[in-house]
Amino acid sequence: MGEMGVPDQKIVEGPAGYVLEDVPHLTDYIPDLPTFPNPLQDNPAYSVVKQYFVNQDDTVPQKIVVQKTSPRGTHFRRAGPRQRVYFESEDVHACIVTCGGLCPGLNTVIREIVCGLSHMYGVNKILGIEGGYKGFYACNTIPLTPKAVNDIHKRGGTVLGTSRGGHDTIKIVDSIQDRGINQVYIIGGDGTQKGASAIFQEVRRRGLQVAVVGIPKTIDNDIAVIDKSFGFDTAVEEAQRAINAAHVEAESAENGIGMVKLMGRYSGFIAMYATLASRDVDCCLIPESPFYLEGNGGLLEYIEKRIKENGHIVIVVAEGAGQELVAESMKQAEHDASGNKLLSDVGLWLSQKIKDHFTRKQNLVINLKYIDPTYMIRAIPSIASDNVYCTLLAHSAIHGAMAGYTGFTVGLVNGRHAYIPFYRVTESRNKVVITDRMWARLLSSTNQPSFLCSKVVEEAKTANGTPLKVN
Ligand SMILES: Nc1ncnc2c1ncn2[C@@H]1O[C@H](COP(=O)(O)OP(=O)(O)OP(=O)(O)O)[C@@H](O)[C@H]1O
Ligand SMILES: O=P(O)(O)OC[C@H]1O[C@](O)(CO)[C@@H](O)[C@@H]1O
Ligand SMILES: [Mg+2]
Repeated sequence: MGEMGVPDQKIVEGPAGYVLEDVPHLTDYIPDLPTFPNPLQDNPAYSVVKQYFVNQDDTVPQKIVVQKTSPRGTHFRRAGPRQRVYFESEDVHACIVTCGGLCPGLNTVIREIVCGLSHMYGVNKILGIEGGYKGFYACNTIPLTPKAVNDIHKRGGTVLGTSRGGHDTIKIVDSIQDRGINQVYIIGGDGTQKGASAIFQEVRRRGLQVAVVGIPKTIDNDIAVIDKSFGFDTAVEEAQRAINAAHVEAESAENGIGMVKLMGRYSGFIAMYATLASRDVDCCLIPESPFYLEGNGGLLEYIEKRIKENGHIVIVVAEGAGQELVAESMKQAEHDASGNKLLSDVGLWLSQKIKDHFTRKQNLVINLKYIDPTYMIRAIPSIASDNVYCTLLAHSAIHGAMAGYTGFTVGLVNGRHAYIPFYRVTESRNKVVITDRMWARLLSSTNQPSFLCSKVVEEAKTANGTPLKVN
């Protein structure tokens, strides 16, 4: 237990309020491990780079906007290759597993872990665990080589398969131990990172020289601390096609309403960025911003006004938006195998409510087209920029494991790759802050009502005495 009651907390304090939230290292529980020179020093591609190895003391600040008198604040260990490594290449037996929902770029990360381990560190024993966590004890494994994964980044999905549920820590670590695996690369979202943390704890309890590394994945972009998750840009790009179609349909019909439902269980980032990128959207509804239908300032009034002004309206709704309203008229949601709440279809519900409203208003006949591209935006290969991002994440993960770090997630923090303790990415979830400038930009681009009374806005701005947060 760490100082403040958080498991595995490794805090290093320095002058002027400097804090390093460090990640575990194999030597924390296996002292006197031998080290070896990093094979990259003899690699023709890397050996010419000046200062290729990361300085042992390099750290990345979590907050980069500071004032003259601010304390230096929280930092994370900088990712990258170290001069000395804790594994000899021929002794490494790595495995890769993908868990949770799909996300563009999964195959790229798998490819780059395999190719990175092989080309940078000369590792050739890499196992793919099929079907998510339960694959450790209930499914097949496949040997992964650079040749076998050469083209997989051009395909959506994950060549390893994935699943929800089935996390049995003891059975998983038994399987790791029985197979002689000593580097575990786990790609998945918040649930997966919690599972990875449990695996790390058990590995450490057994005193195994096994590095456990998480690579964060979620198109919802709701993982705490990191700048952005891989696949997010791809999803936003693909969402444009659905929004364009909704706009064309709405514009071409009399009193046309185009409605698009996008993913985003608890966080509306995809809907917000897709809306901002498109500029054709008149209203964006997200889980973080409650809305109401009827009466003054309500959604139905706005739709009517917009149709009268423009002849059509385009609405983007995140799947988690308005769930409390939907729950009033539909049956209670259930849970999936991982314990995540299954949501009611807000898009269908909203379409019906809008149709009912305009049926009652006999003077306005509407044409509503509902587009649900939910799985289309995540079941595609990643775009070029995400591919590069996936490559760097995979490399950061490999360098960290080779250097003996364990129990961490890799991620981009203020544009720099860093090693983040598991608990930091699982203890909270990133959400759109509706008093931030980004949401204000969206409101000003769509001209939609904020659905909040001025008193609520004022309270949100000054909550806990903190002024309006600026992005
Ligand atoms: N608290 C937890 N402890 C251990 N394992 C967990 C925990 N929560 C989830 N898991 C396991 O992690 C895996 C993935 O979890 P989940 O289905 O919630 O997806 P995720 O990783 O959050 O990804 P996403 O929600 O972005 O699709 C599942 O196999 C699940 O059993
Ligand atoms: O249908 P599945 O595979 O459970 O995934 C749906 C969920 O996965 C996510 O894409 C990621 O958490 C959510 O936006 C969505 O609710
Ligand atoms: Mg999740």
